[in-house]
Amino acid sequence: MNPVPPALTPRERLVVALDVPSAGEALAMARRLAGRVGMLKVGLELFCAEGPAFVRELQKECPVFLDLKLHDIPTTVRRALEAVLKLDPRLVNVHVQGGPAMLEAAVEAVRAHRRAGGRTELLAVTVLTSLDREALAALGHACRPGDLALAYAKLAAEAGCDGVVCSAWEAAAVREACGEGFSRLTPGIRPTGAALQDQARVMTPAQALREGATWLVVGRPITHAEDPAAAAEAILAEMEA
Ligand SMILES: O=C(O)c1cc(=O)[nH]c(=O)n1[C@@H]1O[C@H](COP(=O)(O)O)[C@@H](O)[C@H]1O
Repeated sequence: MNPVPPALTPRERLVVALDVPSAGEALAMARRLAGRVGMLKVGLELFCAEGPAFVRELQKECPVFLDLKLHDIPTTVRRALEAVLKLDPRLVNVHVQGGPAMLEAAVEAVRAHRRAGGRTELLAVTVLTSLDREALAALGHACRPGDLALAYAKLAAEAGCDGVVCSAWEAAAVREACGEGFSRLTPGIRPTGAALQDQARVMTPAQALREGATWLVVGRPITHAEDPAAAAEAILAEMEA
């Protein structure tokens, strides 16, 4: 079982999703949020547009979660990870749906990187927070999202991942089943009254912390706000309360 990590401050727990199309916009947002967030998330949109050199630039501002959600055969995932681990991001992720052998290949790549002095942790995406029970049924899963997410979290823990991406609704059950040292990164965070947009399984920042989320991922409620720094401060205040 993973060791229990040191307690994080609310600021260290706040991860902002930089879902913007260009390096210029991302760096401007990073600078507006400086000192208010623990990590910045680079997803597919930004990484495909700007690539590794941009990630290095952003890492001068803040630790980076490289959210590429890899999902392929084991060798392809291992080799893709070996390529992006050269950036030594704080976090990377793969989809549990790639299966146990793919998860194990990803774990091998990340552990080899850490033996060489890297610090990256590997998270496995369980059930996307945009999916509800109806969407899962359409995909052939006749179960509640929370049950599937928990089963996937157990698979990820068995394979040796460092934690999972899940909705805050599942954080407590994952902690209970996989231990405190197995991290829970929870997107789908919405301050009270905020629009759900394309998210289905959402929680407020305060609720998510109470449920045992390690990190909270917040995108549009901060990046689309008129004053992103003030929106981040309001979320931090809610987390502190
Ligand atoms: O892996 C992720 O980060 C992720 C997993 C998931 O299940 N749901 C989810 O929303 N995300 C990401 O978290 C961010 C949420 O953004 P907002 O909905 O704007 O707060 C987006 O960048 C998503 O790609």
